[in-house]
Amino acid sequence: MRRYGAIIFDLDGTLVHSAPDLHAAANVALTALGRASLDLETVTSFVGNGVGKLIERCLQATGPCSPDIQVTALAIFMDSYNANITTLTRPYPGVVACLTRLHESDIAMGICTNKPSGAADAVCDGLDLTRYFDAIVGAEDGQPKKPDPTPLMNTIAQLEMQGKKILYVGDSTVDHATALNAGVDFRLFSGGYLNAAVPDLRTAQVFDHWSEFCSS
Ligand SMILES: O=C(O)COP(=O)(O)O
Ligand SMILES: [Mg+2]
Repeated sequence: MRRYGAIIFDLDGTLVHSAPDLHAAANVALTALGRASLDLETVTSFVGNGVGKLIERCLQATGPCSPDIQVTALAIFMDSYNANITTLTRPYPGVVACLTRLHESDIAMGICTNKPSGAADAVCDGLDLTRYFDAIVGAEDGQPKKPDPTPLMNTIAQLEMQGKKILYVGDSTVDHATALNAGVDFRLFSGGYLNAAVPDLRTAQVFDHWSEFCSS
């Protein structure tokens, strides 16, 4: 890890298992609209492109989907999710030990997620993870979402690491494409929410447990 100026992490499905809280809030919105609930596996497969896409996919899976219904569903979802942001969400095993070790080695660390910024900050605060990071960049109005490289480039800029060697660590094809688009190295956590094969990934880039990542 010492060869990197900074390590930047995705959040949902990478550092934290947040799908149970996302699932619960999605079902609150679906129930309020008279829709059927979805199971955890289905909602988990919808995570990774931001909450707007998550709700759109939930609506498409349960009936008609119009821009008006999406706005209503997203508002109900966000109210419920913000009230339960770390009710079930926990860091993956080994994450805290790994972040502690990297922090002690003085490497710059950031988070780049498609989760709304406020929610990303609240998850990190609620799980006592904020202290490890010099930058937490989430989805913002006017900022394109991953796989556009903009949020990752913004994270690198906030870390003042432009021109340095950067590693991005994520759990999805979106994260892999983001790293490619930004021209940075990539590693995949296989225990997250990957729902499609990642093209051109070497075995050495994939890890199954955070203790493995930390000792590499
Ligand atoms: O899709 C989301 O809302 C967040 O997903 P990410 O943290 O994996 O980018
Ligand atoms: Mg993710």
